[in-house]
Amino acid sequence: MTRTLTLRRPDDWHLHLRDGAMLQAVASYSSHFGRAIIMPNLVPPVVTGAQARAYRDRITAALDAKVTLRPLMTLYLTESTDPADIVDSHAAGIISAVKLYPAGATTNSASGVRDFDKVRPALEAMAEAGIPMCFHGEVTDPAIDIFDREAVFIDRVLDPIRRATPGLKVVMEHITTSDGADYVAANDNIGATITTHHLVINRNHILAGGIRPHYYCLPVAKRETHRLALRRAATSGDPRFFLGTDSAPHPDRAKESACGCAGCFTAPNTMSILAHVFEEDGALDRLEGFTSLNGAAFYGLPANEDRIRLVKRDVPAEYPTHIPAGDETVTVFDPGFPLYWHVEDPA
Ligand SMILES: NC(=O)N[C@@H](CC(=O)O)C(=O)O
Ligand SMILES: [Zn+2]
Ligand SMILES: [Zn+2]
Repeated sequence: MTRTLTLRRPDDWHLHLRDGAMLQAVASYSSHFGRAIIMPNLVPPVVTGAQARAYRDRITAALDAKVTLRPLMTLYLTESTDPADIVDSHAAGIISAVKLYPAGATTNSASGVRDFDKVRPALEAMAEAGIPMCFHGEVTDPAIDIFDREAVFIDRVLDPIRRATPGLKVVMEHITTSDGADYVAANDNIGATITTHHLVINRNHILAGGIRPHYYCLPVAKRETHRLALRRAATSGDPRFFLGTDSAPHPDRAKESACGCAGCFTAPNTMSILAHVFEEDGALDRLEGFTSLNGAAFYGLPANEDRIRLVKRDVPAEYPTHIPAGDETVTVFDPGFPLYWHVEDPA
């Protein structure tokens, strides 16, 4: 039996498009999305408004003329970021948000923040101007177990910052724990992105029966109770939770390594996976809120006017297992189940 679901065109509120050959290779895989918040963790990072504008132009040039994806740019916050550049770039429409990486927390985060007091003026300027602050929410203290780093970040960093800067509009990126979901649900002026892969995998997928580098990302997937809490949050209808795929392509060579890097490439099959997940939880009627309404409302933007259609067929949708990127290949996230929901775009 075919089933059809028509949705406002979704947006991706957390996306890594990279640069150069990788950008060329991956950009069009996000073509179902109307807008995407583009992460600034290039090497070197996107730290100034001028760099964000130049990066936006490279993205636009990499997209096929038929693709309507609008890149919404971010700045990578450093301890020497000029608050005036943030405010001016936002006022000029160049950036939509700022990203805070604790130094060393994740891929390409070496220029991130070590001393949070040093970025207080930037946070205050952002609160004043209503510019969202997106957090990679993990502490980097080597004494803290990697599975606890998100929960400890909330207590040690995020909550103190929010108390000290009450007007600051905060996005907790890629939450992976019930602690994250509970914190967001209990507060105002805060939202959270949830990735596709964290709704599907728990830490066993990475570690049981052999180490699977393509399921390794940061924050690392946690135990099953946390995955279920994320499923509840995503399907709850609470407008504070919205899709940020965190689709993060890396060359297979860099992932299948003695020291493999973090990131799952979910752009190609995200919508098919999400339809499966929401259907499994009896929440297909809430999929549109999660993918197409809640994030836009949080960012103060209208929902996309046009629509895509999801059609459930008897035969699975086919996605590549790998895509070429320059001289490299990139592995597409394997959810571990067949994807009967096909994306029809335009609707
Ligand atoms: N999520 C990841 O595991 N990796 C991201 C960085 C990030 O979002 O933390 C990347 O840039 O590869
Ligand atoms: Zn991150
Ligand atoms: Zn990311």
